[in-house]
Amino acid sequence: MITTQSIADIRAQVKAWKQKGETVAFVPTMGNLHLGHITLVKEAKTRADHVVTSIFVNPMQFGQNEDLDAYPRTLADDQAALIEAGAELLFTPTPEIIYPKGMDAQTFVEVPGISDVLCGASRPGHFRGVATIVCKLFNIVQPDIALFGQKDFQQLLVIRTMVDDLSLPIEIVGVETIREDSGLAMSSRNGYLSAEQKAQAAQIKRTLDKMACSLKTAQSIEAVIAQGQIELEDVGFRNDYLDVRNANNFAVANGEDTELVILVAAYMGSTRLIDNLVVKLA
Ligand SMILES: Nc1ncnc2c1ncn2[C@@H]1O[C@H](COP(=O)(O)OP(=O)(O)OP(=O)(O)O)[C@@H](O)[C@H]1O
Ligand SMILES: CC(C)(CO)[C@@H](O)C(=O)[O-]
Ligand code: BAL
Repeated sequence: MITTQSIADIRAQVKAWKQKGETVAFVPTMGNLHLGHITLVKEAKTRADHVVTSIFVNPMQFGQNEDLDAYPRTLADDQAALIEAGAELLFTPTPEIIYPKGMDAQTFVEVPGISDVLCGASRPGHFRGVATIVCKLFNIVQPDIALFGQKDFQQLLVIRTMVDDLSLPIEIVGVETIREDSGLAMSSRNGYLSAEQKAQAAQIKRTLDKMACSLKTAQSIEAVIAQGQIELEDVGFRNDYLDVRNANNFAVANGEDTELVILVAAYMGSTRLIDNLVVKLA
């Protein structure tokens, strides 16, 4: 696997593949790779001739009081895992390479509406940062397809909307959430948790499953959310949001919807975790 910080290197390699009529899949990440990321890479390999990945802890998507500096950086381990998974090209730019004029002077991409609710409301500017870096990475790599985890459900929707709105010729593939045996969604931020906190955090999936059952037995959405909040608080979570939305258009769910998604963000200590579960009624 070639690791490079150079935009020109990435373009030259991808161009060479495309000239031979070969296809390229792209998996962007922030590194500190776990089985969730590796599953994306392996899925990418089944869908294209070559897999390109990136590791970039994108400062534009972090708020001022968030964990940009503390975010785990484990390049050597990540490279070994990517080689094992079959990636051929890894892009590891610096912020200076991506934002040479500085972030304030940088053109940005903003997806209106869905960028402002839930994670977007709690993390102002977050989805502008995500859409901008993903758009830039798409223009650098020029993949045929790109894969993202459904764990970041709202992010996936923001990216699908951006690709649609800007007519980008890239197929977006969502990959199911990979979980620990306990049900806890794998996340780089789980590394901030103590063993005890990790055990408590497994409550998220139990609560999502229970809420899904309650929604299927036609209990009111408000009552189901209120009960879920209590369960999470009981194990020590401070809730950021717990909401039920239409899984397709992200509108606040109503009694008519048949495809719902339960979305949660909650703090265990100072660590903010997110998760979600799609629920099909009828
Ligand atoms: N458990 C998982 N299952 C499937 N995909 C995942 C999982 N965790 C992350 N991904 C996906 O991997 C890609 C890169 O995500 P990222 O590097 O932010 O990892 P992360 O573990 O979600 O980190 P964080 O702790 O910052 O949320 C995204 O498309 C994300 O949705
Ligand atoms: C898509 C992404 C790599 C953009 O920085 C990031 O938000 C992530 O890792 O989910
Ligand atoms: N996986 C989401 C990236 C972030 O939290 O910034």
